[in-house]
Amino acid sequence: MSPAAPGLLASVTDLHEMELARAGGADIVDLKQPAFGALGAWSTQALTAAVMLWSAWGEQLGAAGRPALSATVGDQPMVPGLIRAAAERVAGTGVPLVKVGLFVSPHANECIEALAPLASRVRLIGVLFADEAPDFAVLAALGRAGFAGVMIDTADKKAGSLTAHLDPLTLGQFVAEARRHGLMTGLAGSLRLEDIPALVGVGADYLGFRGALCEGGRTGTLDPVRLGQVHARLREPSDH
Ligand SMILES: O=C[C@H](O)COP(=O)(O)O
Repeated sequence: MSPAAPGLLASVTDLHEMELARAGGADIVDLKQPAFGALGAWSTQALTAAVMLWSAWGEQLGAAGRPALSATVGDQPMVPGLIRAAAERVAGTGVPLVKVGLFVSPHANECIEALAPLASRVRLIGVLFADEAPDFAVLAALGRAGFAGVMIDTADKKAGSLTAHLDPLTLGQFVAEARRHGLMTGLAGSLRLEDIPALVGVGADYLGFRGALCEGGRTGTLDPVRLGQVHARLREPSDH
């Protein structure tokens, strides 16, 4: 893989898909229930079981040989107490990377501040939504609050892929600005195989997928063949 190639984040709905994602070379296995929304969450019990499986991978493969593990907290309203409680629930299961949706709202900064105390216990990833015309000024607030990273995804999965909302130049500005604030970066949002070459050149750390990996769309089942195609396309040499 060229040093510039982004890692692969694969969203999964159960322990079986977790195993498929690991076997298929995902760099981040992302626990998400797409049927419950853009950032639909797993139950506490299922998250606990996933953390046990991830720990077992660590024993078999060593910490460096297993993928990272993230989980989403659900599509929460931008209310500081609610968003904090949702993130606490997921962090309490031992998932090391917690993805929190930051919908466009006058209360976004208060929500980010409410999450700051968790940043010493868990690696927080803020998720912005391309189809809501996000303000990248929020990146400075994420950096100040100790977030580990930021992703751009799409909220409305029927409204086209990420590239229908933001062009590669704008995404490049997002990546550069996020890095300036010490944030790891990811891009997602109904990405298809054909979106990959242009996005590889943007320079994000990860590209995230669900729908493109599945038989029957994002609420269907993870298909190892589709996963293999995405994995291979990410690693194709790029002329960027
Ligand atoms: O975090 C990545 C997402 O799960 C992407 O899902 P999607 O490809 O169905 O938009």
